[in-house]
Amino acid sequence: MAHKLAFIGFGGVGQGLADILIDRADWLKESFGTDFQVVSITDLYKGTLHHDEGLDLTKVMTALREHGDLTNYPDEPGLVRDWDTLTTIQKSSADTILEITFTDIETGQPAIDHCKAAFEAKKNVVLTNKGPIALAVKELEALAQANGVQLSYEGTVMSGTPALRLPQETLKGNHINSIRGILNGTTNYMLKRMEEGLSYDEALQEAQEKGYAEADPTSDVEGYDVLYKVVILANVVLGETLTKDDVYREGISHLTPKDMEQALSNNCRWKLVGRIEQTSNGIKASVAPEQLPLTDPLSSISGAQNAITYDCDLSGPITLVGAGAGIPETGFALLIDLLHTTTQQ
Ligand SMILES: NC(=O)C1=CN([C@@H]2O[C@H](COP(=O)(O)OP(=O)(O)OC[C@H]3O[C@@H](n4cnc5c(N)ncnc54)[C@H](OP(=O)(O)O)[C@@H]3O)[C@@H](O)[C@H]2O)C=CC1
Ligand SMILES: N[C@@H](CC=O)C(=O)O
Repeated sequence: MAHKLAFIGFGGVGQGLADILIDRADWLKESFGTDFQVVSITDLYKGTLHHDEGLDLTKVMTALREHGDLTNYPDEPGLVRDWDTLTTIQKSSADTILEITFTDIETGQPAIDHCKAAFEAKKNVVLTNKGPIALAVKELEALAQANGVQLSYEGTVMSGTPALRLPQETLKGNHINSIRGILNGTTNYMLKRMEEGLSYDEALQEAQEKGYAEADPTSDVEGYDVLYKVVILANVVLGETLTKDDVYREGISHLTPKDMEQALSNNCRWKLVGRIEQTSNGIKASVAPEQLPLTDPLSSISGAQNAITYDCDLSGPITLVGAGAGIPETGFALLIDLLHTTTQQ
């Protein structure tokens, strides 16, 4: 069965999924019976391509490598190049829209409007963009349901590490009393590299080059990215109605390599920790750097790896460790959701 896709945003993560679809096309068809066909790609800078019969992804990636955008993709009858983002969402013959534009930490836009337009056009949405889920998940889920389509967002927390499906599906039946984790790849990578002697700016530059950081890395280093993930976990996993203003937030931008050294001399490591706790006064959530003792399992999570502990009443604490950011890892997060979307239809 063919399942048609439209990419809205074609940066690191979009290209990560494209590479997976090129490498595994036959295997995906044989194993899951689904022939993923990319019919549209639109990106602010790189341009737009649409073809009802499907684009040749290998030629797309070659055009991108050669010219940095999509202009070198060969012309053919039926190829459309002049659609803007909203037109692509509305007119594309795609079954599923992949919303992989930048995360806006104030408004969640234009991604929220992209999701709404997709649902109104009876298309599923799969996204890694945290804005719409942190700010409007309930409204979007209701709109998806009203239109008989699906919204999926596994990659919004810990990229391709299943931090949402694990508690929602496998840990079902427990009450989760608290969640604690290292939830940002960029800052965890930076803290490790600063421990190894790099300056703050050098460490940030490396994280950007590796594709971990947000388009505006202020979101990573000032803790907004973790704040959004904390809001998503509280609302989606714990069923709360937390808003971004309910979460205490502090970033790592004031930390220096000297602070790393000092912490180590006290048998501790600086980590940016997100916490959600059920208290007698309701839910309490925060994001802040903490000096964790080296005996704390979270202190050994290094680089772009992340970890999350769900403190469950029946199964006890369960910790999941895995990539928190990265191009193939987050491309894979989109694939997990696509496979769930196609098998549920
Ligand atoms: N990288 C990672 O490890 C992870 C990323 N995410 C999330 O996934 C999303 C994508 O990340 P990533 O690929 O790394 O980011 P990039 O910045 O590499 O890619 C985003 C792309 O979207 C394009 N874009 C922006 N606005 C629009 C628009 N209105 N219409 C069409 N295209 C648009 C950008 O174009 P231009 O460059 O011209 O502005 C850019 O090419 C983000 O929301 C991020 O938070 C989630 C988990 C992990
Ligand atoms: N910038 C984020 C990407 C994933 O959400 C991070 O570094 O964790």
